[in-house]
Amino acid sequence: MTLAPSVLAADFGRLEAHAREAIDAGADWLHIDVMDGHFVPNISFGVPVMRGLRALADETDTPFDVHLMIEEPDRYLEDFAEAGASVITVHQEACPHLHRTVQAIHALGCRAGVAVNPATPLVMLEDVLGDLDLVLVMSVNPGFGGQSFIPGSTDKVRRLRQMTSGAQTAGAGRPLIEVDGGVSPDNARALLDAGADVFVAGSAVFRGDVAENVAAFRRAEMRTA
Ligand SMILES: O=C(CO)[C@@H](O)[C@H](O)COP(=O)(O)O
Ligand SMILES: [Fe+2]
Repeated sequence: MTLAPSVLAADFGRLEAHAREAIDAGADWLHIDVMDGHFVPNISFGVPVMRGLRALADETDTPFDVHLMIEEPDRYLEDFAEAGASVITVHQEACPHLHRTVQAIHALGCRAGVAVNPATPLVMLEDVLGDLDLVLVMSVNPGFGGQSFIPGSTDKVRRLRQMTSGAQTAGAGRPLIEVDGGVSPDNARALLDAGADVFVAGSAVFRGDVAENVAAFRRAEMRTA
């Protein structure tokens, strides 16, 4: 299980220290939720905040996992790549020329991800799957942290895993499957069994004791099905 805490749920008044707690506790990636107030109803933050976390990411060798919930993401790909993104994920619903966008992400030297909203069927990704490094299954409607997990998402992950088992990507044998929204130690085991690889968690990591929260995910991982 790759655990990617979403810093959207961190205390912005002590963002670096709070993110460091998660990394020190064993988190693998830092998930960066960028919201523009158009594609989603909320505005979060952009490149400058990511730059503020760059020294921490470099020092701890922690990849930035950038989730762009913005319209016309192509306009900003270069900025996020320069700010240190390892993975850049765009939304299928925001990209009329998705294949071109994926190519642009790769040309910048980043891994390319595509996210699908809860109402978007997986078939929308069928023709680009072979070009993707990661598929993000949204398990809430994007725009806010702290929402409840939509139960059908586990089955969506399972169906995606079946779809991708034969797919090839440039580096690995298949794209990673990431799940995002309402993810917690309570649903992590079922998501693992369904085939998820990367677990984004905001509230479940940053609310309360961060080290204990990360440990709870690791315990869920160890549980047998
Ligand atoms: O992309 C999003 C929301 O749009 C997520 O990454 C949330 O930030 C996850 O927060 P929790 O649901 O885990 O609190
Ligand atoms: Fe996200």
